Amino acid sequence: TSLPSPSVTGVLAVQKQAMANGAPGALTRIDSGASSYRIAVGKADTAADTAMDADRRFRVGSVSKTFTTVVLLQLVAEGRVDLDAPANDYLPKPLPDDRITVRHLLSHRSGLWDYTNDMFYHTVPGFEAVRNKVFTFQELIDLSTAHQPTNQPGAAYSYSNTNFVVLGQLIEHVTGVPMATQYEQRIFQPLGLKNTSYVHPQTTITGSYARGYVRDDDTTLPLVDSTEQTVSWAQSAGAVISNSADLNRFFAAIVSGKLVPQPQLREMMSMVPVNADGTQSYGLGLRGRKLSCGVTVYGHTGTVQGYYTYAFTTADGKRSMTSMANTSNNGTVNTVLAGTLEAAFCGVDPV
Ligand SMILES: CC1(C)S[C@@H]2[C@H](NC(=O)CCCC[C@H](NC(=O)C[NH3+])C(=O)[O-])C(=O)N2[C@H]1C(=O)[O-]
Repeated sequence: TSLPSPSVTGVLAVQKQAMANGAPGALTRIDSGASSYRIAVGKADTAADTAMDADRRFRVGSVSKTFTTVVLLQLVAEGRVDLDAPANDYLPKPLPDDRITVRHLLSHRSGLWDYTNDMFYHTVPGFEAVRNKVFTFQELIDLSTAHQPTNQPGAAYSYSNTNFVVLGQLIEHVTGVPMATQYEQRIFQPLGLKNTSYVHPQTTITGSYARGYVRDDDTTLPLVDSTEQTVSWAQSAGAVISNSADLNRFFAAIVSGKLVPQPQLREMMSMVPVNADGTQSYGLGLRGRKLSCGVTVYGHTGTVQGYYTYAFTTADGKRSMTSMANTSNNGTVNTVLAGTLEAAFCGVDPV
């Protein structure tokens, strides 16, 4: 089925509305067949008064979870991990419940408490307390298992960063190879993602990048520049740096079978509804969103201090879109930015 042409005016209107609600800037890149559209507004660096452009790198937050999923599913295809085995078969220290399987972790059905609920209860103090900290995977897992589970394994969908921290530990324990090397050798190099990196625990972003600005819980206070941080509180759940062109190529490659063999891709794209009207779903490290024009797109969202991201592609990978606004702790901006999906894939001006 052919899609309507993307609405560039719609993207622009959404990005301007994001700025009107507090984002210093925003960018969107749409790749559709041989056509590429790059739309940017506002500032990449407010102190230096530098204009945003759509090629700049940024922290992708939980879009990192899909990178971790690709590595894991390649290990499944290689026969080194069984999706339905207990995660404890592959971990250096057992989780409290042997019934938690690898699949439960990938689909946010393990019940493991999300330690960021406590860590970032107060947004800026919580961030400043961990901005330069380096955690081990185990330290983060221990923060989680100090709490009761949210549900019995498999009984419910309950999004938790802990799941993808456990998966990072699992991958390193099974292979003896660090996540940074796994991402580089299994994804970044094969796809030629020249603007994508995993530099944890380094705090700086190299090359051309957008600075990120987290909003204080007291919204009358100035934005806080949150660009430099280790993201060690997230690692395999959120520490990848990329840009819009690379994310578009990454998600198109996934659904086109270039990164994960068909049997595992089918598992990854087996979506379970996660909201009341079924317009949002989750598979394995992958979100599905059904749009107003009936198209379902596949990808992931990201929220990390200073950056909101949407990165999605069509089931056939023929059209991909990544949008980013360089602020966070601002639910209105996050909701407004989702309008880029409607503009990019349904050709509507949602404003
Ligand atoms: C499920 C989400 C939204 S949260 C999860 C992950 N991001 C985090 O866990 C960071 C949470 C703190 C971010 C911080 N907020 C606060 O501190 C609030 N007190 C801010 O906005 O800068 C990510 O990314 N995922 C998003 C996803 O997958 O879309």
